[in-house]
Amino acid sequence: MASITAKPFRLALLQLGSLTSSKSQNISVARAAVLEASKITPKPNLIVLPEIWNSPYAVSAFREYSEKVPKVGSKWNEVEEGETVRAMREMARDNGVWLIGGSIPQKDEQTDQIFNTCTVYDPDGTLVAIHQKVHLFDIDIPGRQTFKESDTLTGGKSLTTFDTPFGKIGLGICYDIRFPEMATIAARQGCVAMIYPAAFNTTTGPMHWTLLQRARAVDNQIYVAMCSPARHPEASYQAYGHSMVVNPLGDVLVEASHEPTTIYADIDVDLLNTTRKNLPVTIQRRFDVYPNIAEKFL
Ligand SMILES: O=C(O)CCC(=O)C(=O)O
Repeated sequence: MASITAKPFRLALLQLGSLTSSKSQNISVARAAVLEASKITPKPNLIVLPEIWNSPYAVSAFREYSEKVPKVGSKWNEVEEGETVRAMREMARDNGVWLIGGSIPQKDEQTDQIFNTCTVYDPDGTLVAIHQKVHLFDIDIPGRQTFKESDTLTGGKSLTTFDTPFGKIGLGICYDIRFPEMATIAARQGCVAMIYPAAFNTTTGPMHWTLLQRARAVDNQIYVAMCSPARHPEASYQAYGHSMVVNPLGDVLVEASHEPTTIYADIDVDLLNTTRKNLPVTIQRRFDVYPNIAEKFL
């Protein structure tokens, strides 16, 4: 998989602030930020929203805020869908951009299960990819950070990539970044970048936010980006902020503080391919020595 065919593109990560318990207010905040980012020159090709931006980040809220998400391929006005999905279609179409819609709580009408779901739209507003968070954030660091997504959520069962005119992109959501297999598989499938809508916290953010992105980037010689909400003093869950883009050498290209902001990065495919040429780990893997990692450890 040494070199990758892709074109240079511009990425924008929207570190949304002023998120409240009002879904419609949160949609207005996102709409305004996408519009603003789309006016920048050069215009971003791909805009990213953070994890769970239309609802409070609380297991007790996910069911109430959950929405129906239609199938991949569904187009404008063809299907019944939730107000956030409809709004994201409009944001992509009205601004002529690809949109990774962060994540929202999704209700599966048939099973009544709730997922933490990322949806992606092309510039026509067509829903082109759905990623349901695979690894649920269940941790307990006594006195610091306790969270149990599995109280309300069900984990997704598949990995997600999608094609754009500027290259293939892999998706994960937040805690998914701690499981390196996902990024490695995406890289081996030809992805130029792994993008994770995320909402780390003020305990694990300082410990691992940057390290994990640099690790996934260096191991796989791809771009890695995480898009967080801004910190919100009144929220029950304090997001870390620090939205970031890392290049295939492991350099942090751009990093936000914890305030509301938008950051931009130019994705340079030549740099990715030069990195792989100079440090040819992608063609030096010894699958004869470690043929099937999953089998070894199960
Ligand atoms: O992995 C971490 O430290 C944070 C993960 C997280 O906040 C999440 O998955 O929502």
